[in-house]
Amino acid sequence: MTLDALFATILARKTADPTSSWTAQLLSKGPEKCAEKFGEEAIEAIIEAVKGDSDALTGEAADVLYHLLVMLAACDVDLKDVLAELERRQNTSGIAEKQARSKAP
Ligand SMILES: N=c1c2ncn([C@@H]3O[C@H](COP(=O)(O)OP(=O)(O)OP(=O)(O)O)[C@@H](O)[C@H]3O)c2ncn1[C@@H]1O[C@H](COP(=O)(O)O)[C@@H](O)[C@H]1O
Repeated sequence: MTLDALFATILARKTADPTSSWTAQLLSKGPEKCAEKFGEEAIEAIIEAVKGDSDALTGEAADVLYHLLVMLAACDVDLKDVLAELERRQNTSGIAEKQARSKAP
């Protein structure tokens, strides 16, 4: 499944019955709850990364991506805009970008 397809499913859940869908249930609790869940999943992924458990990290990383998309949907941020921002950054090295920022007035 691509991120685009998963995001489309999540957007469709904004108007779905919360009793039939975990995503609809989470979205119905508002952006703050969605952000909290994203934070919890990120911490679970950090723990597996530090432990060096690749299989567990793979599962947690999937949870992080799913909950990131739910948080974006809850905040009315389009995945397309996030991907466009990544594309804009594609030819700029992180080091060069950081140096340019530290020189800015
Ligand atoms: N990718 C996911 C996905 N990843 C995780 N989850 C759910 O997220 C929930 C996380 O809740 P919890 O924090 O309680 O789970 P946990 O972290 O294991 O809990 P603890 O044991 O740590 O307390 C679980 O119910 C998972 O099933 C997901 N739910 C849905 N999707 C996708 O979203 C689609 C739509 O799902 P529904 O909206 O439920 O139809 C699905 O077809 C999937 O493609």
